[in-house]
Amino acid sequence: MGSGYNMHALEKILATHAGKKEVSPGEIINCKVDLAAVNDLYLQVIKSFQEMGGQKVKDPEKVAFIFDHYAPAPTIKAALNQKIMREFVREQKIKYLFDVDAGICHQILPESGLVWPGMLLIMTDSHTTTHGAFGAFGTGVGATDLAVALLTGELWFRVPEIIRINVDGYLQPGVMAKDVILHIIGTLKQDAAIYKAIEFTGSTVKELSIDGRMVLTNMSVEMGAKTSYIQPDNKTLAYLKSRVKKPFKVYTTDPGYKYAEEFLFEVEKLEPQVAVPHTVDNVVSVSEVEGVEVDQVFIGSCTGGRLEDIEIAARILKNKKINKNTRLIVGPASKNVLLEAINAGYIDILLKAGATIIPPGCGPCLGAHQGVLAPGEVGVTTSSRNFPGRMGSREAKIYITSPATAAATALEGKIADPRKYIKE
Ligand SMILES: CC(C)[C@H](C(=O)O)[C@@H](O)C(=O)O
Ligand code: SF4
Repeated sequence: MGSGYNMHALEKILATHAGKKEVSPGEIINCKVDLAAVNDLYLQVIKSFQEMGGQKVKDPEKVAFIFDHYAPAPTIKAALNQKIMREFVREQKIKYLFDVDAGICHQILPESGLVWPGMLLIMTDSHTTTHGAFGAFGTGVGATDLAVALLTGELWFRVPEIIRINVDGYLQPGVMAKDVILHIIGTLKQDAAIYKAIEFTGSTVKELSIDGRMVLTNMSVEMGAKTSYIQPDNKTLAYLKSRVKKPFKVYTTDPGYKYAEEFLFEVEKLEPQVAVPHTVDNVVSVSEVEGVEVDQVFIGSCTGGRLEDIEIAARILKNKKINKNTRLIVGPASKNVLLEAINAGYIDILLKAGATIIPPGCGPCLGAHQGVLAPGEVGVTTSSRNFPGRMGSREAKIYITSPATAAATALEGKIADPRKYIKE
Protein backbone atom coordinates (compact mmCIF):
# COMPACT_ATOMS: atom_id res chain seq x y z
CA MET A 1 0.00 0.00 0.00
CA GLY A 2 1.60 3.33 -1.00
CA SER A 3 1.95 6.13 1.59
CA GLY A 4 -1.07 8.37 2.03
CA TYR A 5 -3.25 5.31 2.73
CA ASN A 6 -6.07 6.39 5.04
CA MET A 7 -5.64 4.31 8.19
CA HIS A 8 -8.03 3.20 10.92
CA ALA A 9 -7.16 3.82 14.56
CA LEU A 10 -6.75 0.05 15.04
CA GLU A 11 -4.27 -0.09 12.15
CA LYS A 12 -2.35 2.80 13.66
CA ILE A 13 -2.20 0.97 17.00
CA LEU A 14 -0.81 -2.14 15.28
CA ALA A 15 1.63 -0.09 13.18
CA THR A 16 2.98 1.66 16.28
CA HIS A 17 3.45 -1.66 18.09
CA ALA A 18 5.15 -3.12 15.01
CA GLY A 19 7.50 -0.15 14.63
CA LYS A 20 6.05 0.54 11.16
CA LYS A 21 4.66 3.69 9.56
CA GLU A 22 1.62 1.95 8.20
CA VAL A 23 -0.04 -1.45 7.96
CA SER A 24 -2.94 -2.71 5.86
CA PRO A 25 -5.46 -5.55 6.07
CA GLY A 26 -4.03 -9.01 5.47
CA GLU A 27 -0.46 -8.06 6.40
CA ILE A 28 1.35 -10.28 8.92
CA ILE A 29 3.28 -8.23 11.48
CA ASN A 30 5.15 -8.72 14.73
CA CYS A 31 4.07 -6.45 17.58
CA LYS A 32 5.27 -5.56 21.04
CA VAL A 33 2.55 -6.41 23.57
CA ASP A 34 1.55 -3.98 26.35
CA LEU A 35 -0.19 -6.55 28.54
CA ALA A 36 -0.42 -10.36 28.38
CA ALA A 37 -3.03 -11.84 30.73
CA VAL A 38 -3.63 -15.47 31.65
CA ASN A 39 -6.75 -16.85 33.32
CA ASP A 40 -6.93 -19.87 35.63
CA LEU A 41 -8.07 -22.29 32.89
CA TYR A 42 -4.76 -21.90 31.08
CA LEU A 43 -2.06 -23.73 33.06
CA GLN A 44 -0.93 -24.83 29.59
CA VAL A 45 0.61 -21.38 29.12
CA ILE A 46 3.23 -22.19 31.77
CA LYS A 47 3.78 -25.66 30.32
CA SER A 48 4.26 -24.23 26.79
CA PHE A 49 6.58 -21.52 28.12
CA GLN A 50 8.73 -24.20 29.76
CA GLU A 51 8.57 -26.53 26.72
CA MET A 52 9.91 -23.61 24.64
CA GLY A 53 12.89 -23.47 27.00
CA GLY A 54 11.55 -20.42 28.79
CA GLN A 55 13.57 -19.49 31.88
CA LYS A 56 12.66 -15.87 32.47
CA VAL A 57 9.52 -13.98 31.44
CA LYS A 58 10.67 -11.11 29.17
CA ASP A 59 8.56 -8.29 30.69
CA PRO A 60 7.06 -9.48 34.01
CA GLU A 61 5.69 -5.99 34.61
CA LYS A 62 3.48 -6.49 31.54
CA VAL A 63 1.92 -9.77 32.66
CA ALA A 64 -1.22 -10.53 34.69
CA PHE A 65 -2.59 -13.80 36.04
CA ILE A 66 -6.28 -13.77 36.89
CA PHE A 67 -8.20 -16.46 38.78
CA ASP A 68 -11.79 -15.89 37.69
CA HIS A 69 -13.23 -18.90 35.87
CA TYR A 70 -13.06 -21.36 38.76
CA ALA A 71 -13.04 -18.96 41.66
CA PRO A 72 -12.83 -19.84 44.43
CA ALA A 73 -11.41 -23.21 43.35
CA PRO A 74 -14.24 -25.78 43.40
CA THR A 75 -12.06 -28.85 42.82
CA ILE A 76 -8.64 -30.13 43.79
CA LYS A 77 -7.55 -29.86 40.14
CA ALA A 78 -8.56 -26.19 39.95
CA ALA A 79 -6.85 -25.52 43.28
CA LEU A 80 -3.67 -27.21 42.07
CA ASN A 81 -3.71 -25.19 38.84
CA GLN A 82 -4.01 -21.97 40.83
CA LYS A 83 -1.28 -23.12 43.24
CA ILE A 84 1.15 -23.75 40.36
CA MET A 85 0.26 -20.39 38.81
CA ARG A 86 0.83 -18.55 42.10
CA GLU A 87 4.27 -20.17 42.34
CA PHE A 88 5.08 -19.15 38.76
CA VAL A 89 3.97 -15.56 39.46
CA ARG A 90 6.23 -15.48 42.53
CA GLU A 91 9.26 -17.04 40.81
CA GLN A 92 8.99 -14.80 37.76
CA LYS A 93 8.20 -11.67 39.78
CA ILE A 94 5.11 -11.14 37.63
CA LYS A 95 3.59 -7.81 38.50
CA TYR A 96 -0.15 -8.56 38.53
CA LEU A 97 -1.93 -11.43 40.24
CA PHE A 98 -5.69 -11.12 40.72
CA ASP A 99 -6.60 -13.99 43.01
CA VAL A 100 -9.97 -15.68 43.59
CA ASP A 101 -11.46 -12.69 45.40
CA ALA A 102 -11.10 -10.14 42.58
CA GLY A 103 -13.60 -11.02 39.84
CA ILE A 104 -13.75 -11.46 36.10
CA CYS A 105 -10.75 -10.45 33.94
CA HIS A 106 -12.78 -8.21 31.63
CA GLN A 107 -14.01 -6.14 34.53
CA ILE A 108 -11.02 -6.04 36.85
CA LEU A 109 -8.48 -5.04 34.18
CA PRO A 110 -10.31 -1.81 33.17
CA GLU A 111 -11.19 -1.14 36.83
CA SER A 112 -7.50 -1.48 37.76
CA GLY A 113 -6.35 1.03 35.16
CA LEU A 114 -4.68 -1.71 33.12
CA VAL A 115 -6.60 -0.92 29.93
CA TRP A 116 -6.00 2.34 28.07
CA PRO A 117 -6.58 3.76 24.57
CA GLY A 118 -3.96 2.70 22.05
CA MET A 119 -2.70 -0.31 23.97
CA LEU A 120 -2.19 -3.82 22.59
CA LEU A 121 -3.66 -6.39 24.99
CA ILE A 122 -3.72 -10.17 24.61
CA MET A 123 -5.41 -12.63 26.95
CA THR A 124 -6.30 -16.30 27.00
CA ASP A 125 -9.95 -15.42 26.67
CA SER A 126 -12.12 -14.89 23.58
CA HIS A 127 -13.98 -11.95 25.14
CA THR A 128 -10.82 -9.82 25.20
CA THR A 129 -12.54 -7.91 22.41
CA THR A 130 -14.31 -6.16 25.34
CA HIS A 131 -11.42 -3.73 25.74
CA GLY A 132 -12.04 -2.06 22.42
CA ALA A 133 -14.62 -0.12 24.44
CA PHE A 134 -11.62 1.87 25.69
CA GLY A 135 -9.97 2.26 22.28
CA ALA A 136 -7.53 -0.61 22.89
CA PHE A 137 -6.63 -3.42 20.48
CA GLY A 138 -7.64 -6.40 22.61
CA THR A 139 -7.76 -9.95 21.33
CA GLY A 140 -7.97 -13.48 22.68
CA VAL A 141 -5.10 -15.90 22.05
CA GLY A 142 -4.32 -19.53 22.82
CA ALA A 143 -1.79 -20.94 25.28
CA THR A 144 1.07 -21.21 22.77
CA ASP A 145 0.78 -17.62 21.54
CA LEU A 146 0.52 -16.34 25.09
CA ALA A 147 3.63 -18.34 26.01
CA VAL A 148 5.50 -16.79 23.06
CA ALA A 149 4.54 -13.36 24.37
CA LEU A 150 5.85 -14.28 27.85
CA LEU A 151 9.11 -15.42 26.25
CA THR A 152 9.65 -12.53 23.82
CA GLY A 153 7.32 -9.69 24.81
CA GLU A 154 5.98 -9.82 21.25
CA LEU A 155 3.46 -11.70 19.10
CA TRP A 156 2.51 -12.02 15.42
CA PHE A 157 -0.77 -10.58 14.17
CA ARG A 158 -2.64 -10.58 10.87
CA VAL A 159 -4.00 -7.08 10.31
CA PRO A 160 -7.79 -7.50 10.25
CA GLU A 161 -10.26 -6.06 7.79
CA ILE A 162 -12.52 -3.63 9.63
CA ILE A 163 -16.34 -3.57 9.64
CA ARG A 164 -18.26 -0.52 10.79
CA ILE A 165 -21.59 -1.01 12.57
CA ASN A 166 -23.43 2.27 12.96
CA VAL A 167 -26.21 2.27 15.57
CA ASP A 168 -28.60 5.21 15.74
CA GLY A 169 -31.56 6.22 17.88
CA TYR A 170 -32.58 6.49 21.51
CA LEU A 171 -33.39 3.20 23.24
CA GLN A 172 -36.76 2.83 24.93
CA PRO A 173 -36.75 2.55 28.76
CA GLY A 174 -36.07 -1.09 29.64
CA VAL A 175 -34.15 -1.72 26.41
CA MET A 176 -30.40 -2.08 27.02
CA ALA A 177 -27.09 -2.40 25.17
CA LYS A 178 -27.52 -6.17 25.40
CA ASP A 179 -30.70 -5.95 23.31
CA VAL A 180 -28.81 -3.95 20.68
CA ILE A 181 -25.97 -6.45 20.37
CA LEU A 182 -28.35 -9.45 20.37
CA HIS A 183 -30.30 -7.79 17.55
CA ILE A 184 -27.08 -7.18 15.60
CA ILE A 185 -25.84 -10.75 16.10
CA GLY A 186 -29.28 -12.11 15.21
CA THR A 187 -29.23 -10.06 12.00
CA LEU A 188 -25.60 -10.51 10.86
CA LYS A 189 -25.11 -14.05 12.31
CA GLN A 190 -22.20 -15.82 14.04
CA ASP A 191 -19.89 -15.86 11.02
CA ALA A 192 -20.30 -12.21 10.06
CA ALA A 193 -16.89 -11.01 11.23
CA ILE A 194 -14.51 -13.97 11.38
CA TYR A 195 -10.94 -12.65 11.80
CA LYS A 196 -12.23 -9.13 11.23
CA ALA A 197 -12.52 -6.14 13.56
CA ILE A 198 -15.82 -4.44 14.34
CA GLU A 199 -16.06 -0.75 15.13
CA PHE A 200 -19.30 0.45 16.71
CA THR A 201 -20.32 4.02 15.96
CA GLY A 202 -23.48 6.15 16.04
CA SER A 203 -25.69 8.16 18.37
CA THR A 204 -26.84 5.11 20.34
CA VAL A 205 -23.24 4.13 21.13
CA LYS A 206 -22.42 7.69 22.19
CA GLU A 207 -25.37 7.61 24.60
CA LEU A 208 -24.39 4.28 26.15
CA SER A 209 -22.56 4.15 29.48
CA ILE A 210 -19.12 2.57 29.61
CA ASP A 211 -20.78 -0.55 31.06
CA GLY A 212 -23.13 -0.57 28.07
CA ARG A 213 -20.39 -0.03 25.52
CA MET A 214 -18.44 -2.97 26.98
CA VAL A 215 -21.42 -5.21 26.21
CA LEU A 216 -21.20 -4.36 22.49
CA THR A 217 -17.45 -4.95 22.18
CA ASN A 218 -17.58 -8.00 24.48
CA MET A 219 -20.10 -9.82 22.29
CA SER A 220 -18.51 -8.88 18.97
CA VAL A 221 -16.58 -12.16 19.31
CA GLU A 222 -19.92 -13.99 19.01
CA MET A 223 -19.78 -12.88 15.35
CA GLY A 224 -16.21 -14.17 15.07
CA ALA A 225 -14.54 -10.79 15.51
CA LYS A 226 -10.84 -10.75 16.30
CA THR A 227 -11.20 -7.41 18.04
CA SER A 228 -13.66 -4.60 18.43
CA TYR A 229 -13.46 -0.82 18.83
CA ILE A 230 -15.32 2.25 20.03
CA GLN A 231 -13.62 5.60 19.50
CA PRO A 232 -12.69 7.03 22.92
CA ASP A 233 -14.62 10.19 23.82
CA ASN A 234 -15.07 12.34 26.92
CA LYS A 235 -17.06 9.57 28.60
CA THR A 236 -14.17 7.15 28.05
CA LEU A 237 -11.61 9.65 29.31
CA ALA A 238 -13.70 10.41 32.39
CA TYR A 239 -13.80 6.68 33.23
CA LEU A 240 -10.04 6.32 32.69
CA LYS A 241 -9.01 9.53 34.46
CA SER A 242 -8.95 8.18 38.01
CA ARG A 243 -7.75 4.74 36.94
CA VAL A 244 -4.95 4.95 34.36
CA LYS A 245 -1.76 6.36 35.88
CA LYS A 246 0.36 6.39 32.71
CA PRO A 247 0.21 8.75 29.71
CA PHE A 248 -1.54 7.36 26.63
CA LYS A 249 -2.33 8.43 23.09
CA VAL A 250 -5.86 8.35 21.67
CA TYR A 251 -5.61 7.18 18.06
CA THR A 252 -8.15 8.37 15.49
CA THR A 253 -9.27 7.07 12.14
CA ASP A 254 -8.32 9.09 9.06
CA PRO A 255 -11.25 10.83 7.37
CA GLY A 256 -12.17 8.88 4.27
CA TYR A 257 -10.98 5.56 5.70
CA LYS A 258 -12.59 2.78 3.65
CA TYR A 259 -14.25 0.06 5.77
CA ALA A 260 -14.47 -3.49 4.42
CA GLU A 261 -18.21 -3.43 5.16
CA GLU A 262 -20.67 -1.01 6.80
CA PHE A 263 -24.02 -1.69 8.45
CA LEU A 264 -26.66 0.66 9.86
CA PHE A 265 -29.05 -0.25 12.68
CA GLU A 266 -31.88 2.10 13.71
CA VAL A 267 -32.95 1.07 17.24
CA GLU A 268 -35.60 3.57 18.38
CA LYS A 269 -38.30 0.93 18.08
CA LEU A 270 -36.19 -2.03 19.18
CA GLU A 271 -38.00 -4.38 21.58
CA PRO A 272 -36.08 -6.36 24.23
CA GLN A 273 -34.33 -9.22 22.42
CA VAL A 274 -33.84 -12.88 23.37
CA ALA A 275 -31.35 -15.42 21.98
CA VAL A 276 -33.27 -18.69 22.12
CA PRO A 277 -31.77 -22.20 22.29
CA HIS A 278 -29.31 -23.25 21.12
CA THR A 279 -27.25 -20.52 19.46
CA VAL A 280 -26.48 -16.90 20.29
CA ASP A 281 -27.59 -15.74 16.82
CA ASN A 282 -31.02 -17.37 17.09
CA VAL A 283 -32.58 -14.07 18.23
CA VAL A 284 -36.23 -13.07 18.54
CA SER A 285 -38.14 -10.17 20.14
CA VAL A 286 -39.27 -10.88 23.67
CA SER A 287 -42.92 -10.80 22.56
CA GLU A 288 -42.31 -14.06 20.67
CA VAL A 289 -41.19 -16.01 23.76
CA GLU A 290 -43.07 -14.25 26.55
CA GLY A 291 -44.59 -16.76 28.95
CA VAL A 292 -41.94 -19.50 28.60
CA GLU A 293 -41.59 -20.86 32.15
CA VAL A 294 -38.12 -20.49 33.64
CA ASP A 295 -36.40 -22.47 36.41
CA GLN A 296 -33.28 -20.33 36.89
CA VAL A 297 -32.20 -16.79 36.08
CA PHE A 298 -28.52 -15.78 36.16
CA ILE A 299 -27.56 -12.12 36.22
CA GLY A 300 -23.80 -11.93 35.93
CA SER A 301 -20.73 -12.58 33.74
CA CYS A 302 -18.38 -10.24 31.87
CA THR A 303 -21.34 -9.38 29.65
CA GLY A 304 -24.09 -8.67 32.19
CA GLY A 305 -22.75 -8.50 35.76
CA ARG A 306 -21.73 -4.85 36.02
CA LEU A 307 -23.17 -2.17 38.29
CA GLU A 308 -25.80 -0.93 35.83
CA ASP A 309 -26.98 -4.52 35.33
CA ILE A 310 -27.43 -5.09 39.05
CA GLU A 311 -28.96 -1.63 39.42
CA ILE A 312 -31.74 -2.27 36.90
CA ALA A 313 -32.49 -5.66 38.48
CA ALA A 314 -32.83 -3.95 41.87
CA ARG A 315 -35.15 -1.33 40.32
CA ILE A 316 -37.45 -4.07 39.01
CA LEU A 317 -37.35 -6.25 42.16
CA LYS A 318 -37.48 -3.53 44.84
CA ASN A 319 -39.97 -4.49 47.58
CA LYS A 320 -41.00 -7.53 45.52
CA LYS A 321 -40.37 -11.29 45.68
CA ILE A 322 -39.17 -13.44 42.80
CA ASN A 323 -41.51 -16.17 41.63
CA LYS A 324 -41.50 -19.14 44.02
CA ASN A 325 -40.71 -21.58 41.18
CA THR A 326 -37.68 -19.66 39.93
CA ARG A 327 -34.15 -19.31 41.29
CA LEU A 328 -32.36 -15.98 40.78
CA ILE A 329 -28.55 -16.07 40.97
CA VAL A 330 -26.66 -12.79 40.91
CA GLY A 331 -22.91 -12.80 40.30
CA PRO A 332 -21.25 -9.36 40.36
CA ALA A 333 -18.49 -9.08 37.76
CA SER A 334 -15.94 -7.96 40.33
CA LYS A 335 -15.39 -7.28 44.03
CA ASN A 336 -15.58 -3.55 43.29
CA VAL A 337 -18.94 -3.99 41.56
CA LEU A 338 -20.15 -6.02 44.56
CA LEU A 339 -19.00 -3.36 47.02
CA GLU A 340 -20.64 -0.58 44.99
CA ALA A 341 -23.86 -2.62 44.71
CA ILE A 342 -23.83 -3.17 48.47
CA ASN A 343 -23.25 0.51 49.16
CA ALA A 344 -26.08 1.45 46.80
CA GLY A 345 -28.46 -0.93 48.59
CA TYR A 346 -29.02 -3.09 45.51
CA ILE A 347 -27.74 -6.29 47.14
CA ASP A 348 -30.08 -5.80 50.11
CA ILE A 349 -33.03 -5.40 47.72
CA LEU A 350 -32.07 -8.50 45.73
CA LEU A 351 -31.49 -10.65 48.81
CA LYS A 352 -34.89 -9.62 50.22
CA ALA A 353 -36.44 -10.44 46.82
CA GLY A 354 -35.07 -13.96 47.15
CA ALA A 355 -31.89 -13.80 45.07
CA THR A 356 -28.79 -15.89 45.71
CA ILE A 357 -25.70 -13.67 45.60
CA ILE A 358 -22.56 -15.55 44.55
CA PRO A 359 -18.92 -14.40 44.69
CA PRO A 360 -17.54 -12.31 41.79
CA GLY A 361 -16.36 -14.60 38.99
CA CYS A 362 -17.47 -16.49 35.89
CA GLY A 363 -19.29 -19.32 37.69
CA PRO A 364 -22.69 -20.11 36.11
CA CYS A 365 -21.72 -18.46 32.80
CA LEU A 366 -19.73 -21.53 31.82
CA GLY A 367 -21.49 -24.04 34.05
CA ALA A 368 -18.54 -24.01 36.42
CA HIS A 369 -19.19 -25.35 39.91
CA GLN A 370 -22.22 -23.23 40.81
CA GLY A 371 -25.57 -22.21 39.39
CA VAL A 372 -25.53 -25.26 37.11
CA LEU A 373 -28.72 -26.27 35.24
CA ALA A 374 -30.26 -29.75 35.60
CA PRO A 375 -31.48 -31.85 32.65
CA GLY A 376 -34.80 -30.49 31.34
CA GLU A 377 -34.44 -27.14 33.11
CA VAL A 378 -34.89 -23.77 31.43
CA GLY A 379 -32.41 -21.03 32.22
CA VAL A 380 -32.26 -17.32 31.39
CA THR A 381 -28.83 -15.69 31.48
CA THR A 382 -27.33 -12.24 30.95
CA SER A 383 -24.10 -13.85 29.73
CA SER A 384 -23.09 -14.46 26.13
CA ARG A 385 -23.40 -18.13 25.15
CA ASN A 386 -26.25 -20.68 25.13
CA PHE A 387 -24.96 -23.76 23.31
CA PRO A 388 -25.99 -27.16 24.77
CA GLY A 389 -24.05 -27.86 27.96
CA ARG A 390 -22.80 -24.30 28.38
CA MET A 391 -24.41 -23.90 31.80
CA GLY A 392 -24.60 -27.51 33.00
CA SER A 393 -26.74 -30.25 31.49
CA ARG A 394 -26.83 -30.59 27.70
CA GLU A 395 -30.54 -31.26 28.19
CA ALA A 396 -31.13 -27.79 29.61
CA LYS A 397 -32.37 -24.88 27.49
CA ILE A 398 -30.71 -21.47 27.78
CA TYR A 399 -32.16 -18.11 26.73
CA ILE A 400 -29.86 -15.07 26.60
CA THR A 401 -31.39 -11.72 27.58
CA SER A 402 -30.58 -8.32 29.00
CA PRO A 403 -30.41 -7.88 32.77
CA ALA A 404 -33.73 -6.00 32.69
CA THR A 405 -35.49 -8.88 30.92
CA ALA A 406 -33.76 -11.36 33.27
CA ALA A 407 -35.03 -9.54 36.36
CA ALA A 408 -38.59 -9.28 35.00
CA THR A 409 -38.41 -13.01 34.21
CA ALA A 410 -37.32 -13.86 37.77
CA LEU A 411 -40.22 -11.80 39.10
CA GLU A 412 -42.84 -13.52 36.92
CA GLY A 413 -41.25 -16.99 36.72
CA LYS A 414 -41.52 -16.82 32.94
CA ILE A 415 -39.83 -14.84 30.17
CA ALA A 416 -41.22 -11.32 30.55
CA ASP A 417 -40.92 -7.91 28.87
CA PRO A 418 -39.22 -5.55 31.35
CA ARG A 419 -40.73 -2.41 29.81
CA LYS A 420 -43.83 -2.75 32.01
CA TYR A 421 -41.56 -2.23 35.02
CA ILE A 422 -39.21 0.44 33.64
CA LYS A 423 -40.93 3.62 32.56
CA GLU A 424 -37.98 5.99 32.21
C1 LIG B 1 -11.34 -18.99 28.85
C2 LIG B 1 -12.06 -19.71 27.86
C3 LIG B 1 -12.23 -21.12 28.32
C4 LIG B 1 -13.37 -19.20 27.37
C5 LIG B 1 -13.18 -18.08 26.38
O1 LIG B 1 -12.08 -18.00 25.79
O2 LIG B 1 -14.15 -17.34 26.11
C6 LIG B 1 -14.36 -18.80 28.44
O3 LIG B 1 -14.09 -17.55 29.06
C7 LIG B 1 -15.74 -18.76 27.83
O4 LIG B 1 -16.46 -17.77 27.99
O5 LIG B 1 -16.07 -19.76 27.18
S1 SF4 C 1 -17.86 -14.49 32.42
FE1 SF4 C 1 -18.28 -16.11 30.94
S2 SF4 C 1 -17.87 -15.21 28.95
FE2 SF4 C 1 -16.89 -13.91 30.49
S3 SF4 C 1 -14.79 -14.66 30.63
FE3 SF4 C 1 -15.98 -15.71 32.19
S4 SF4 C 1 -16.65 -17.61 31.23
FE4 SF4 C 1 -15.97 -16.27 29.58
